[in-house]
Amino acid sequence: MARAISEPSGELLWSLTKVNFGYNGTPVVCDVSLELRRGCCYGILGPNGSGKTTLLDLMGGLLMPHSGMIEFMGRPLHVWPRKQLARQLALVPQDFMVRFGYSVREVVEMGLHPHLHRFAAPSETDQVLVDEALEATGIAALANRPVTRLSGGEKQRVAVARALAQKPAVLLLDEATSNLDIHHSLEILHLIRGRFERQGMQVVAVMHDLNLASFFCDRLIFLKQGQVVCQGPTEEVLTPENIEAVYGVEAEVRSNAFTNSRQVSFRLPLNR
Ligand SMILES: Nc1ncnc2c1ncn2[C@@H]1O[C@H](COP(=O)(O)OP(=O)(O)OP(=O)(O)O)[C@@H](O)[C@H]1O
Repeated sequence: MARAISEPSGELLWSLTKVNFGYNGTPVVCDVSLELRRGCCYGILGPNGSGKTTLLDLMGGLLMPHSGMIEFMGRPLHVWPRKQLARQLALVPQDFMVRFGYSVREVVEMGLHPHLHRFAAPSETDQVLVDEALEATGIAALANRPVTRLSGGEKQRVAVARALAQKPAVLLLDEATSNLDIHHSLEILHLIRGRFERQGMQVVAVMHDLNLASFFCDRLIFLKQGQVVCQGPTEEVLTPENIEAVYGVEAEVRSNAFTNSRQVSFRLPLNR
């Protein structure tokens, strides 16, 4: 996969300054300061419970920091009108839940809402966009099926299709391929990376799989216990030392024979 610029010099998308957040008095995101710029696919990685989803939800405006400041595209996030923000940002959540029996097509059409006037029906152009999103994510054949009766992996592709139909300037992915087999994972990541490279859609992805992250992301941000442990270009940050410090596993890093991206092997430390 082609690498974009590894040193970010593009326009500032997010600026986080000393951001703190917690649930019920327990700190979860601690003093996080970050800058994310246009021109790089970002990966947020770290152990379970390290605060990745919480950080992504803060960046998406779903949660408000208890202290600190988040600016998105030069404006404090909390002053963005919801609909305007939804025209810029789409989120593929970790748990995609639709309780009612909407069809797959209806759910993907929901991605159009931020762009439609109140009570307006989708235009023909909108319908083409929905068709394209269904096709691109490989779920066109499921279009009329109730979304409640899909497998976990199929639902995850519906969530990606809905986000793409939203035509976002920035896509936030929260473990968006966690239920997908390797073939579908690669297809979805190629699709999204293609939108990034060809259409300039910016991407921030929470990921668990270091090897997929290595192949997909230009820059990585490692979190541990709510704090940024290290961040930088993927090739520089994905080292055995950092992986051990973050996850407590022994790692060996080589080069992937096909993609030339970093390839990590792991084991539990022998002296446990
Ligand atoms: N709504 C909530 N109420 C209370 N605690 C929460 C809530 N959501 C998350 N937490 C706690 O906050 C911490 C961070 O959760 P978060 O989901 O951000 O972590 P994560 O890094 O995304 O984890 P994972 O890799 O397991 O998805 C965890 O200890 C979790 O139990």
